[in-house]
Amino acid sequence: MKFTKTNIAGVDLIELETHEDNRGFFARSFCVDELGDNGHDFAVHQANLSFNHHAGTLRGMHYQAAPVGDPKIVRCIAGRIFDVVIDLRAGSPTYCQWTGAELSAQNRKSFIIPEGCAHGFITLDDNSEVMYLMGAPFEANLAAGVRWNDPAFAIDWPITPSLINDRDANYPDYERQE
Ligand SMILES: Cc1cn([C@H]2C[C@H](O)[C@@H](COP(=O)(O)OP(=O)(O)O[C@H]3O[C@@H](C)C(=O)[C@@H](O)[C@H]3O)O2)c(=O)[nH]c1=O
Repeated sequence: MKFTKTNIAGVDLIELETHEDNRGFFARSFCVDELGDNGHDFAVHQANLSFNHHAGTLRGMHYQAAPVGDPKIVRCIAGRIFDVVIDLRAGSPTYCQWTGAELSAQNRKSFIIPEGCAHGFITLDDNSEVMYLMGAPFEANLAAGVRWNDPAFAIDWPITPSLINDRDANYPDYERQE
């Protein structure tokens, strides 16, 4: 696994290191030891699948509030998504900054996202499917979010969403905590 740091501390883009032969390839997609060597203490608690019928579907920007943050590792296993992370850790040098990357079944990249960050994506192809590993249990009463187009973050989405649910479309403007 190849780890590339992003502008946000603790958010890395992970690429496969493939062992290829005439059958195809083999690659690790998750390894506690390699994650640890790259500064990520991650234990899988849950694995989620998110299927989306149409390109232009936006889910996010979600986080789970303290005391049970929701670290995750996100991979697109069918189609393509533009995946986005916002740093919501007050006091972080990159507080309120975002990073994004195209994750696809073809490029097999994934993001590792620490607790305290909001996460979301927009699908770029029909029938895009996302698999993500969660490092903590889901706590419905701690689920929270910020709006995809909040000027506080100014995310540069590659396309305009055509499908978003009411909850995600109506998060109020974010109030900075400093
Ligand atoms: C996240 C989650 C949801 N659910 C339920 C709650 C609800 O009835 C149904 C659908 O949930 P949502 O509408 O919140 O699903 P969705 O909008 O896809 O939420 C996800 O968005 C992406 C961007 C993330 O980063 C994830 O962590 C998660 O927040 O599934 C669980 O049972 N377990 C879970 O872990």
